[in-house]
Amino acid sequence: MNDYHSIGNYYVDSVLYEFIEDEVLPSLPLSSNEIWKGLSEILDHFSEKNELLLQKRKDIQKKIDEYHSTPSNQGYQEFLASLGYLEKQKPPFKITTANVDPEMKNQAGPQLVVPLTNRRFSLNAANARWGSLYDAYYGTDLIPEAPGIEKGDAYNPERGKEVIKQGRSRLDEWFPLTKGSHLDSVRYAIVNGGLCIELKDHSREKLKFPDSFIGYQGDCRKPQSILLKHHDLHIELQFDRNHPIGQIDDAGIKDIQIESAITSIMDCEDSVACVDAADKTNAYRNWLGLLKGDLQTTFEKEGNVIKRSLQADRTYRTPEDEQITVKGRALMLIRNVGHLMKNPAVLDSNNEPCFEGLLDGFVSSLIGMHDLERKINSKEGSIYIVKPKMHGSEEVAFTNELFNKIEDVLGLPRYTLKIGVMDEERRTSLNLHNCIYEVQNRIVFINTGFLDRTGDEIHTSMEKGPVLPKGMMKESVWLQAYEAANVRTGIRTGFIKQAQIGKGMWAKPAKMKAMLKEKIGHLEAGGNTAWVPSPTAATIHAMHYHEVYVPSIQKTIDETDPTMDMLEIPIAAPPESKEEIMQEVRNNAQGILGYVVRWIEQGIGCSTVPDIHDTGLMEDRATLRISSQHIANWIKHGVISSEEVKEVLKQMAEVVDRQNKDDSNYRPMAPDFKQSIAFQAASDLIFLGPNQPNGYTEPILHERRLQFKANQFSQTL
Ligand SMILES: CC(=O)SCCNC(=O)CCNC(=O)[C@H](O)C(C)(C)COP(=O)(O)OP(=O)(O)OC[C@H]1O[C@@H](n2cnc3c(N)ncnc32)[C@H](O)[C@@H]1OP(=O)(O)O
Ligand SMILES: O=CC(=O)O
Ligand SMILES: [Mg+2]
Repeated sequence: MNDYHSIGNYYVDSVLYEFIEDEVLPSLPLSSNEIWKGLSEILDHFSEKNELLLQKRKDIQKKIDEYHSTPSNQGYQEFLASLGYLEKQKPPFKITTANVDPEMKNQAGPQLVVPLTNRRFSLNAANARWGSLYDAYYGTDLIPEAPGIEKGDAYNPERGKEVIKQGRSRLDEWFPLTKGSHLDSVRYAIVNGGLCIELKDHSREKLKFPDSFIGYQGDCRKPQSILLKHHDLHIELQFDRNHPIGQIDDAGIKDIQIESAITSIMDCEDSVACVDAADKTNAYRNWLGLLKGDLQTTFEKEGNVIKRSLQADRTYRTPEDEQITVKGRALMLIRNVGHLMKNPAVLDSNNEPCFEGLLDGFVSSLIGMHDLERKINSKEGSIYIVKPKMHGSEEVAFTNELFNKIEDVLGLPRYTLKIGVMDEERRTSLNLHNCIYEVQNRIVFINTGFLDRTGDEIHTSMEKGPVLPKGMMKESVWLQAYEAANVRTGIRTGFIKQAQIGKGMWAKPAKMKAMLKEKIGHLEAGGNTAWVPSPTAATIHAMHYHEVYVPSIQKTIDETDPTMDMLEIPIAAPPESKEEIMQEVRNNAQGILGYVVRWIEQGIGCSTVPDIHDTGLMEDRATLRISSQHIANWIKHGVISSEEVKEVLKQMAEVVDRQNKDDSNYRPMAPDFKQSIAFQAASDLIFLGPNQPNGYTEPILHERRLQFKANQFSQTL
């Protein structure tokens, strides 16, 4: 049994309590008494309303289930309006959020997401503001591994030449010369305050757009680096003729670094497994270290010991001989959990876990105060919180009230806390205008979390009929309408150059060539940011923002409102071939098991799991929601029987066991499936799927992970 500290009507686990007392509070202008009283007041004030909002979700779902399963004369739209599911639209308005950093307003660019519990990755994500274009080309499938240009075990100079060619070609696109090409450059120097590029034929050229050159480091005749700017994003040419790459480059360029992850979301939600105070404290401690700037970690990689800490800002001399500083780290946001979750890190007077979203809001902000004085993360003095999984404007208004109260308790000026609203539940998408209205003074982004949104689409209309195979969802009418409506609502409410209109995650972390080809579509559709799963993906996605200038695109977006097209429910007759059905179910089952086993038994909240075509897919709780709801839906409508699914689960568990055979921490699920808590969790997610609140996976995952941890603990006694 954990130790708890009593605060008002609540009990805070001592692990969390001591962390806040010993690590967070010193150096803040708040007393212990003030903050615990404040937390207690927040829980008193908001818990009951939180419960009521969840009850409303249930009531609505029940009525929707009844509507679909019993004949009704009422039109669907009219029915949804009568439920309050479709809200009456508020009058036109524009957002007025103040003190927003340029990364959120002006710089269109990639947004990296990272599980905050993973210190090594989180540091990497903060540092991913700058990425090596050369590494991105060298280390991924952007350049095919044709004979002679394989990656190999050691640096392959032939592949290196290909990388240099690609890098210099990008320079030609973004920074054309008055004459000739960067492909032929042999020297870069600063002459009379301008950039001079000497070519192989000894001619000396300038940039066609000289203002793109904004700074340099070192000697102007032989600079160490040159800073350029295009489409509001920086690029740094780094020179070193003694470096293995600089040696094979005619101009001595050792790397081209480009601004990559402009913003990073430190995730406490779907990519983590935080079921108790120890887990929550781990995440919060990393958030503290990131904002104080002293987070570090040491790890071993390929036989080397690596120490990782946060990158410093970069300073240059301008052509006018002044000094400029460019940020070395991504602007960091923190994603809290939604309104559903509870966590035993804090208990109420009945020993019941408290609402985790309330705790997250409070602790994220308390820790966020460490940046307000120093202004390292946010120069504008804002704390950025991403709020997921809200259903409709009443829930957004609830978050706004919560943020008001947190600001009051912590003595922060009104609207210090900024909100990023995940548009990822159907009731929010349909009423996005009203949702934004409720937070018009603090909103900094809307983002189409299409993964959760797809899960909600399936669950909401569970009773209606069998849904499309997963792979066909992308083309379905509702999804296209959802993406288009999100952008249009953002533009209509004044987001251009004021806030982010974000697009969703690229979920195939190794398929960078495909990403380079496809993800530009997010910009063409009007998004000024989009999610990437890794720093390398951020660097590659950043290239899109040089190709397309998003603010110009946004101005050309038409004013149609496709919102009502979202009501087209994605059901269809199931595939005729039994084999196609089995393939779909096997694929989903493999993803579920491969993800869940690591979640339950190792506490890993985000994994790459191969699909049945052996493509590694990023799996998190949102993709799990889709896969589990999908199979549940097909069972419900007789596309496949429960018995068949049970068999598939057993077969796929053996496949997943084989895939993990080299992991020394792995415990096989087969052949004794009953002993595997992970296997039981995966089964529950499917067979109890129709009754899970809005199809969420968290309740089952949390219960089973706590069970697994308790078993581990009792075995150590
Ligand atoms: C629906 C939604 O909510 S989407 C949002 C939630 N999803 C996410 O947050 C995705 C985050 N991404 C990840 O967790 C990982 O990239 C995974 C699980 C997809 C792949 O992880 P791995 O298989 O370990 O990646 P891989 O071996 O290719 O690369 C590891 C390296 O990349 C880095 N890396 C990978 N992902 C990230 C990331 N998101 N942020 C920072 N660094 C990262 C690691 O630090 C590591 O580098 P290092 O050895 O120098 O430390
Ligand atoms: O949070 C993102 C999503 O797609 O869901
Ligand atoms: Mg989501």
